[in-house]
This record gives sequence, C-alpha cells and structure tokens, in this order.
Amino acid sequence: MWWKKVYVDTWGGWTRECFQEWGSYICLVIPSMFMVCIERWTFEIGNFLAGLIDMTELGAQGIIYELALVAYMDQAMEREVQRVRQAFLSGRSRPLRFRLQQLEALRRMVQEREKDILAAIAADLCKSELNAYSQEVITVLGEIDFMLENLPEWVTAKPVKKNLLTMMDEAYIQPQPLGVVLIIGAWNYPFVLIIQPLIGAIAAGNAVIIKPSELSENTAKIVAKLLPQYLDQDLYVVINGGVEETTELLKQRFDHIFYTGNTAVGKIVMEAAAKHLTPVTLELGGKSPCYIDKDCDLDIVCRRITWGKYMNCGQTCIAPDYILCEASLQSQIVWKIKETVKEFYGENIKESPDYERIINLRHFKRILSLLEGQKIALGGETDEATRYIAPTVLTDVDPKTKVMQEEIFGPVLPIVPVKNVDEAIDFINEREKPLALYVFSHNHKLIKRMIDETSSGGVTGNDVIMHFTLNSFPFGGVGSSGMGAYHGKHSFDTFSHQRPCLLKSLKREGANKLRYPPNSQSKVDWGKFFLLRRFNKEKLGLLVFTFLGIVAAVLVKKYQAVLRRKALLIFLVVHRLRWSSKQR
Ligand SMILES: NC(=O)c1ccc[n+]([C@@H]2O[C@H](COP(=O)([O-])OP(=O)(O)OC[C@H]3O[C@@H](n4cnc5c(N)ncnc54)[C@H](O)[C@@H]3O)[C@@H](O)[C@H]2O)c1
Ligand SMILES: CC(C)=CCC/C(C)=C/CC/C(C)=C/C=O
Repeated sequence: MWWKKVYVDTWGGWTRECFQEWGSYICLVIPSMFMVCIERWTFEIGNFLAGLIDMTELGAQGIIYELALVAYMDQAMEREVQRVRQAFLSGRSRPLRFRLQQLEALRRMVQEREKDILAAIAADLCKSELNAYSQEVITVLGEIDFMLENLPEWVTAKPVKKNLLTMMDEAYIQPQPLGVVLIIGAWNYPFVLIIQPLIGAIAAGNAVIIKPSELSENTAKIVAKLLPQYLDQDLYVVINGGVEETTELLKQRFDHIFYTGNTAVGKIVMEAAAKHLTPVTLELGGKSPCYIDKDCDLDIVCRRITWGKYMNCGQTCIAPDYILCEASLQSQIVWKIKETVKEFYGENIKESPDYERIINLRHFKRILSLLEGQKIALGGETDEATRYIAPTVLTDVDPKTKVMQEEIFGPVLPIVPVKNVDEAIDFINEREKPLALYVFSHNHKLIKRMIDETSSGGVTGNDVIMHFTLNSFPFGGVGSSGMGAYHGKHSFDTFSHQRPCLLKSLKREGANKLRYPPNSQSKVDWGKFFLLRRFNKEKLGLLVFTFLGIVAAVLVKKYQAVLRRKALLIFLVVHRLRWSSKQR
C-alpha cells in the first residue's frame, strides 16, 4: 500500500510498531483522520500544503497523508500523557504501601527476567552478560533495596523550627510527588540509566513516562515489554521511538523532565521544558580530567585508570577523558597501561569478552577522526566491520587539537603534559566544568587543594568512577555537565516537592491583630521583636515585666493547692485571733 510506504519511509520506532500492529485498520482510519485534521487546521494546513505540493516529488496525496500522520502522532502523544496524568490524579501512586509494592514488583521483574534483560544489554553493546550484570543490574537492585529500606522514613512529614509568631502552631515539611515525570535515557548504560531514575520517581509517588534511547533498541524493547507485566500499566508507561517521537513527547506538559545524554540535546530538552515552566534534571557529559602527581604509585594508578577508561569501550559518562601529568611521566604511564591492558583483556583484545564495541558507525567514525595527526603511543588498531577500536593512548597532545575539544566517549586516552599542579588546575578551570575529576597522589593536601580550587560534578581521589557507586552521594553535573542530581535519597528529593505546611488554630485572634491594618510604629516594633528578635529598651522592660508575670502565673498555677491551703490557714488564724480578742 503506497501510504504505508510513505509512512515507513518517514517515521520510525513507536509509531511504526503501532502501524504494523494495527495494519489494515489504520488504512481505513487515516483518510478519516485526515479529514479531522483538515477540520482543525484548515487554514494552516491549506497554506502549508500549497507550498509543499509545488516542491515535492511525492505528490499531493503523499504529503497529505504524511501530514495526517504528524497530526496523528501529536494527538496520540497528547492522549498518552493525558492517560498517565489521569492515573496520577486518581491518587493511587501516592500511598506508601503502593510505592513499596511497585518497587518490590520492579525488583521481581529484574530478578525473574534477568536473562532477558542481560541478553538485551549484551546485544546492544557487544557486552558480556557478566559485565552487564555487574555494571547495570547490581546498581539497580542495590538502589531498590536502599529505597525499600528508607522510604518509610523519607515520606514522613518533618517538623521544623518555629518562630515566636508560630510557636503555638503545627509546622512541618511534607514531601509530595510532582506529578507526571518524563525520563529520557541514553544508550551507553541503557538499563540503569532509565531504571535508576524510575526507582526514584516511583518512590516519590509520581507517574512516569519513560523514553529509552533508540540506539540501544534491544534494551528499549525489553523494557517496554516487561514493565507493563510487573508495574501499574497506566502510571508507568514506556514510549519507544527516535528523535521525532521524543520531539513530539517534549511538546507535552510534564511536571519534571529527567534527561540523560549529550549537552547539545540537553539544551533542546531544557528549551522545550521552559515552554511549560517544567523543571529539569540534566545528566550530561563533558571531558573529565585525570591529574597524576609524580608522588604516587604508578602501577596502581594505571591499573585503576585503565579499568575506568576502557570499561564499556570508553563509552562511560564519567570515564577519565584525558590525563594531565608532568611530561617525564608519560612513557612510564603508557608502558604501565599497556601491561594492564594485556592483564585485563589478554594478547588478543578482540577476543576478550570484557572488551566492548562502539555503539554505531557514526560514533566509530567520529572517534577515528580524533586520532588524526596525533602521536599514538598505544593501540590505534581499528576494524570498521565490528566497530572495534583498540585501547589507545596518545602522548604529547596539543590542547588545541580536536581530541581535546569534545568529549571523547571512546577508548582513546590523550596525555597532555603540564609543568605542575598549578598548571593542571589552571588547565581545568579554563574549560567547561566536567562531570568528574580524578586526582592521584600520595599527598593528601594536594588532592584537597585540587578539590578546593576546581569545580566538577563529582570527584574521586586516587581512583576513578567509584563515587558513582555510593548512593549517599548526589550524582550529577555542574555547569555544562548538567544540573540536578540523583541516587538514593537525592533521587527521592529530585522527584518530590518539599511542601511547607503550617497549621494554625482559628483561636488566639488577639495575637494576630499585630499584622492587621491599620499599621503603627508599635506594631512594627512588635513585628521586629517577634520575627527579628530585635527590641528597644521600653519593649525589653515590658517583656521582662510580661515574663515575670508569666512566671508568677505559672508558679501560682503550680502551687495553687498549697497556696490555697496556706491562705485558708492564714485566714483561719487571723479570724481566730480576731475572734479571741473580741471575746476578751
Ligand atoms: N551524566 C550522566 O549520567 C550520563 C550518563 C550517560 C551518558 N551521558 C552523556 O550522554 C552522552 C551520550 O549519550 P547520547 O546523547 O549520545 O545518547 P542518545 O543518543 O541515546 O540520546 C539521549 C536521548 O536523547 C534523545 N534525543 C536525541 N536527539 C534528540 C533531539 N534532537 N531531540 C530530542 N531528543 C533527542 C534520544 O532519543 C535519547 O533518548 C555523552 O555526552 C555522555 O557523557 C551522561
Ligand atoms: C563499580 C562497577 C562494577 C560498576 C560501575 C558501573 C558504572 C560505571 C556505571 C556507570 C553509570 C553511568 C552514570 C554511566 C554514565 O555514562
């Protein structure tokens, strides 16, 4: 059918699946949908068509049907978000018991369908299932356990300190869900990067739309298949698709958007979110530097860097992007990385189950282009057919060359010589703020100085990557490496509104007169006293007097019975004396 060809040529992912599923039904629906579109936008479409029909080779009918599809997808997205919003408004995502149940169900999903999940990740990234488990599944299971353990405490209202004006009232902070949250994931750790924020969003009581990366399509498919089997189908929805679908999705109104991916798209997401004043968390990337001081154990340093750099074939947001060190250290570093690469991946790296491949040809070619004109001290071998790039080290790299201008996101490690730590600090500060910073030294003071005098999303001293594993840390970027953070309690906070609640009584109206018009100097003075705790001498006197009065009243109340007995005794004695004197 010709309309199907127009469609398949033009659209991908999610809509394509719908069309394949609905087949001939759509064939009937499309013409009538087009009529609806025309009715809605007669003027705009009419004008637009007039322009297009002249220019296209497809012919008027093709364009008309294509436009009908645009409108169809637009409406379908709107309906889907509306459906999720209705589910949120039903209130069922809010009770603690429900949240815990859903998190337990998610844990069951990961445990029962582990094989399917690992196979999907493995297929997407040419990764061994063992590595998929230790890099993605462990993190997800750890995060769910942590949430289940702590959520009952986090959801409870927290009383706050009060001032003199509210000392008789109830004042607390109640964390509440934000509403409908959109989570957009990246392909490089395709499971953990959508499921870990999902855990936080569920824990905070939200409804969620998840948009996995289209580049890791096996994981995207398995997540879309499994989640509805375990979680509430109206509250937690997966929408698969590419740039077009994400663009349509971003036109909808969300209560929060959590995006993981590159900085350029981060700006697109933020712009779309701004139209609805939707807050965003942007988990972006950047060039994470690694400074190696000459006072350190180079064997250990190089083993740790080799692990963090070549894990997932360098496609890790917090991988060390480049090394800064004194020129004299370069040859030893290259030698030690070479030895470690052999230790980790064997003589034939291509055969190693622990060494992955580049995600697609576009990224493969991009990484190759970074090698042009560089001194390759290790590696450099490539194979386009399998998108293999060997663990590579570049030496004496000029900071002005391309490899130092963009995030590498591949197994290429440039070494940029610097004179000393001062120059390293300047080098880092002259560039965009990175997602991570790594410093290696026996000298604890030097590490502290580096931390104090630079900025980055996170830091690990004497290791790489490891700050990611600690869920008591907020994980996120700063400046161009992102905004906002998540993991553990930080995820819960990211997806919650901290709602201040003040509950007053309708009594004690006397005290409120202070703030009602007409205003007066005396009221201002009392206001200063109650809110700023500032008072003049006159007020102080009055206060002391009031305080003494209160103390007296309290004492009287406390010793009321004793005082009453004493007063009665005195009265009786006086009465008796008066009576005796009268008798005499
Ligand atoms: N901070 C983190 O936690 C973290 C984690 C992983 C990756 N990253 C960063 O992400 C980058 C790699 O990921 P990527 O960006 O190649 O992933 P990607 O290509 O998978 O894109 C990420 C998401 O953005 C969507 N997208 C792409 N183009 C779009 C557009 N024009 N409009 C709307 N949506 C669009 C995709 O559909 C996808 O879901 C690196 O910079 C890396 O450092 C950061
Ligand atoms: C400590 C181990 C075994 C794994 C760490 C897993 C890891 C590097 C996850 C990275 C997730 C992440 C934020 C990736 C960014 O691209």
